[in-house]
Amino acid sequence: MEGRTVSKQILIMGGEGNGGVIASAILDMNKKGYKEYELAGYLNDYEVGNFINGYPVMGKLDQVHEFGEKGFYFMWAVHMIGHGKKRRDLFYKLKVPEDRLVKIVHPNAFVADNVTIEPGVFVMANSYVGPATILRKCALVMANCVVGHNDDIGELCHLSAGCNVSSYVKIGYASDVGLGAAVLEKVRIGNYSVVGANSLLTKDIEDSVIYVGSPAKLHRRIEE
Ligand SMILES: CC(=O)SCCNC(=O)CCNC(=O)[C@H](O)C(C)(C)COP(=O)(O)OP(=O)(O)OC[C@H]1O[C@@H](n2cnc3c(N)ncnc32)[C@H](O)[C@@H]1OP(=O)(O)O
Repeated sequence: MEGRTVSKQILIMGGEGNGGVIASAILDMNKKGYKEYELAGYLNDYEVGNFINGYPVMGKLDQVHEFGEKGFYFMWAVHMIGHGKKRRDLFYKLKVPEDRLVKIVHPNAFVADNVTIEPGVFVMANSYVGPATILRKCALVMANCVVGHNDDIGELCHLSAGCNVSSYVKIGYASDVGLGAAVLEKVRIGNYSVVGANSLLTKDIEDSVIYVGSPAKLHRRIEE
């Protein structure tokens, strides 16, 4: 075995949206010579036996332990915008084994040396993550995002493509920042909240709210 790299076999928990993006990053990394991970397929409650982008759906989400015992590793990709509470409740109900969650940072992303990256984090190509920032468990940073320095991005958060999060920002868990949105420095975002696409968030917002516009105003409260 000496000298031979054995890739970790990855099952993506989710579907073709965010799951497909994570899958595409793994495949691209393989092409670029990064062999640490290999895409094995998906776990998805609605597509068992089918294929997503050519990869098999090998089981349902609640089979995560069974597949963990078989040696698979996982990435979490269930991130429906505005359903943060459901997303987090499901994650904890399934008791996703944290020691089987991997971290995927595309090699074309810039992530400062002292960024804390927890298990399950995904950072897509062309994103920037500044010094001393924390990306908590299963946070997704999609393509072309800027995440400033000294930020605290909560577990299961989803930063959509092209958003800009300034510095000293704190985001609770399972919140979403929409496509191209911007968040000014030192702003705090609660849990399960959403900053709408292309919005400019200038002030703190509480839990379970959607803010849109520039400057962003309360659009509605989320009832889940
Ligand atoms: C590659 C990727 O990562 S893709 C995934 C990223 N996806 C996104 O970023 C999408 C984020 N989602 C949004 O911005 C949504 O519009 C939300 C969540 C803010 C609001 O959704 P809903 O509550 O369903 O709003 P709905 O679509 O019914 O619109 C209601 C009103 O708000 C307005 N509105 C909706 N979103 C926004 C927005 N981002 N900015 C300004 N106004 C908005 C609509 O134009 C509409 O106005 P009207 O009543 O005058 O016609």
